[in-house]
Amino acid sequence: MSFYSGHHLGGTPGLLPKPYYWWEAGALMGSLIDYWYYTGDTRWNDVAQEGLLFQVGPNNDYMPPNQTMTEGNDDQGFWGMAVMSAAENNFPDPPHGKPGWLALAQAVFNTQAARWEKQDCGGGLRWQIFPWNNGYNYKNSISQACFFNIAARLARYTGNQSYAAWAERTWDWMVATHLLDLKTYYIYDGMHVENCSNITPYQWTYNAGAFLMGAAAMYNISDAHAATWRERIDGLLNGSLIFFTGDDKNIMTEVACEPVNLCDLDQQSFKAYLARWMAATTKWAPWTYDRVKPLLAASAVAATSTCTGGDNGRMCGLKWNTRKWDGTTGVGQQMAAMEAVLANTIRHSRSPVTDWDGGTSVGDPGAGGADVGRKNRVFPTVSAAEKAGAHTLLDLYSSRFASCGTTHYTIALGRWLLMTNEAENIKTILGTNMDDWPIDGPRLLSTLPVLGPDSIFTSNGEAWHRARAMLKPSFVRDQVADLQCFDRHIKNLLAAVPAADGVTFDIQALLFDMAMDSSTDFLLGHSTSLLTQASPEAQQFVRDFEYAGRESAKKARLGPLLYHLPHRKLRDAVRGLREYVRFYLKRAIAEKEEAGGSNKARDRRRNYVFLDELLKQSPPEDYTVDQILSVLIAGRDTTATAMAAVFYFLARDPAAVEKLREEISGVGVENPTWEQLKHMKYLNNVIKEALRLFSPVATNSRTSNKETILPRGGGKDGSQPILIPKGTPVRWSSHELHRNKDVFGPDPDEFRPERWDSDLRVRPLSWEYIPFSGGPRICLGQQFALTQIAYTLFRFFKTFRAIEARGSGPFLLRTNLTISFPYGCLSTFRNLA
Ligand code: HEM
Repeated sequence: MSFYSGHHLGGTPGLLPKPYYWWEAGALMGSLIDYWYYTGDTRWNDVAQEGLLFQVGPNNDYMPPNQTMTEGNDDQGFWGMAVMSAAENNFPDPPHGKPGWLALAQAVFNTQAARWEKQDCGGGLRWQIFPWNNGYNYKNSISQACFFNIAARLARYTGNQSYAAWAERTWDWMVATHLLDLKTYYIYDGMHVENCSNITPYQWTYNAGAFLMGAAAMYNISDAHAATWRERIDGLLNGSLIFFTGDDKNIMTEVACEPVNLCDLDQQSFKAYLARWMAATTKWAPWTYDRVKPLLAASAVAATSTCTGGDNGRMCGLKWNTRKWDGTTGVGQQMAAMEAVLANTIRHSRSPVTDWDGGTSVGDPGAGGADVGRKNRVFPTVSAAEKAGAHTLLDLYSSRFASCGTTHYTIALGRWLLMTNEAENIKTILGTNMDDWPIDGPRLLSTLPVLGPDSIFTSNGEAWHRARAMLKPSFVRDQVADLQCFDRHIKNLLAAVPAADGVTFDIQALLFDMAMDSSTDFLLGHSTSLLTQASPEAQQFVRDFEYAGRESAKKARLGPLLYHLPHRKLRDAVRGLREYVRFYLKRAIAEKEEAGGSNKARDRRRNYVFLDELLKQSPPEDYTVDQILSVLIAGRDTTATAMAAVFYFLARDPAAVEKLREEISGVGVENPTWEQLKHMKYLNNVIKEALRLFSPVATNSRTSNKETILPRGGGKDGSQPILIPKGTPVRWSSHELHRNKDVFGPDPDEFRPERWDSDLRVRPLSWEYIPFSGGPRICLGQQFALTQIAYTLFRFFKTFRAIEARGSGPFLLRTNLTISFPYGCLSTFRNLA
């Protein structure tokens, strides 16, 4: 429970901290119920009850609005199975006025039964609930397994035959599709609806476990079909032996990922459920006890022999076969070891109850309410506290600039900080006297843990010159103008936008995925494919990337003193990130060697790969990893938020969309060239204007390395030069700079792309408009980003007629290294026809 913070001040009940997904918290609540059931110890009951009730959502069916952007049937199913256990074991009932455990399980069942869908693959549940989510076109066994498990147990608890009929239907469909192979009783991962016979062949412990327990419930209530279900239970037990390895083939193992060290965070917990459900099976199918118990006993002994790790020397590992701690820790490892041990005492535990046999849980056969059959999204409402927190930093800067002048001192993290908004000062810092103003302070601290001191993003002086000289040739125009790489990912993006006219979805989330897919493709020659089917390693990489970014930013805010406190999880995430990049680096080196030192082998398949280009200079391995990660950090979130900003403003300005579409149709092609994009005046004005109002790098800083002078901020009215002591951090805000009325006219807060045509007072705008910074350290990826944004817009408005804003929230920004919309960018598109 040291991983769980939902019961602490400021935590959210029923949520595990990121990067754990919501479903695993539901599985953890199930483990807390098991802990009480087996041991009688009530110490975690309140925590479990609070978590289970906090996450029910407005319709009491485990579809809380803040999870529905990613919620799958299996995610909802895990919460459903946890409350089913609560009902069966008479876990203390919820207080008066709250739904009963049984009613909650019925709500999950009702919403899922309404999603059974015959048109594709003849039935079954899709993995994802909502059409805009990745995985909506996938039908996976765990979604069916959860549904089957809940239906069978509801049939047993309530005696209602219609639940049993759904369980039968699910079983038959699994067999008909060969996801469940009746010869071996192996259960395979799933299939895409475009080709229902092309099965993804991975096998997971939790599929076997969920079907096994469901089949035992069916056996328990069957008279006429008892023999059939008994045969199925025996078959499933035989099939599940594949998960027991070691000399005596009796140690539970996640065979698809454990031996190759590729179990992601989700998969690290799966063994918990096989142990849990194998034990439960013995209550309803008692003859299985003699087969199950030796497996559970051997696995528990092996599991506990790994529990010597972590800071307290008691954390359990993942690979039980090693019989010693394998260096990994996590919620999954802890749950799995605990369930394996507890399961051994099943014989001494009570039998699950039913409605007529001691069960006290209150049901509601019609539960699920308005969510039954719903496929569109209910969006989170933004609370007053969240509103207050989200925009404060930039607002604070604005009000300080208004009240204290355009250059003023303030205190941040206990240190004096000079804030400036003067273009002349920014020019001096980034341009004229750049050598006096290295990157240091929070700007450096927020990237140092990930990139180390030698990357282009963290180095200064000679080291920076070396890194820039190495990277610059890879950004020459020919490469940037190659639109093939973007095109692949924009097609995936267009396919991921909900096909039905007018469905609300979060375009920002898709743009972040696309930016990661295209950046990794361009840099490594291998895309993360988040918009299509990301591999477990790619998913882990992205989780590590986001975790490392978030935690480094937090660390930087602690200030230099606390900065050096050890942070093991961050260190692990950084190691994961670097290993991922290193893998592709080694592959590129090997391919180059195979091709006799040239890049020809790869060049035939792809137009351009950044990594291949870098290798021409034969740089050291670690150094190359530093630079690749720098470019990824510099380019991914910035480009994604810039695109989200463009869509944000267009969704509120139909006239601009109309004008843009006119210009696009004037070009007369489907796939424009780089030159064609560059000549589209209005399109480029739209992008410039969005970057003005919503600069992804909204603020930035440098620190003086000697006593020096800035041209503005001194004297009575601040218009004179000012002496700057050595070691003074200076921060500027492009967010504020870009709203200067003297430069941008009297309406600086308005989105008005036309302003770039005629009525700007100052030209050129070199230091008044700096979304890509300026001077020798100006953004290296500027052309790359602008081209990608322009191409995306072009292709979007070739496909869609209009975009409309959804969600009534105010304009909120979250400020980190880059800024973003904390509540997404909710939109709906209108098709052309
Ligand atoms: C709209 C998108 C983007 C914006 C607004 C943006 C903005 C910026 C800014 C403000 C800086 C200066 C940071 C500092 O000096 O502290 C910067 C640096 C940098 N950017 Fe970008 N960027 C974008 C996209 C990209 C892309 C797509 C790439 C690469 C693929 C990239 C690569 C870099 C690199 C390598 C640097 C460091 C340059 C140096 O220190 O010499 N950027 N960017």
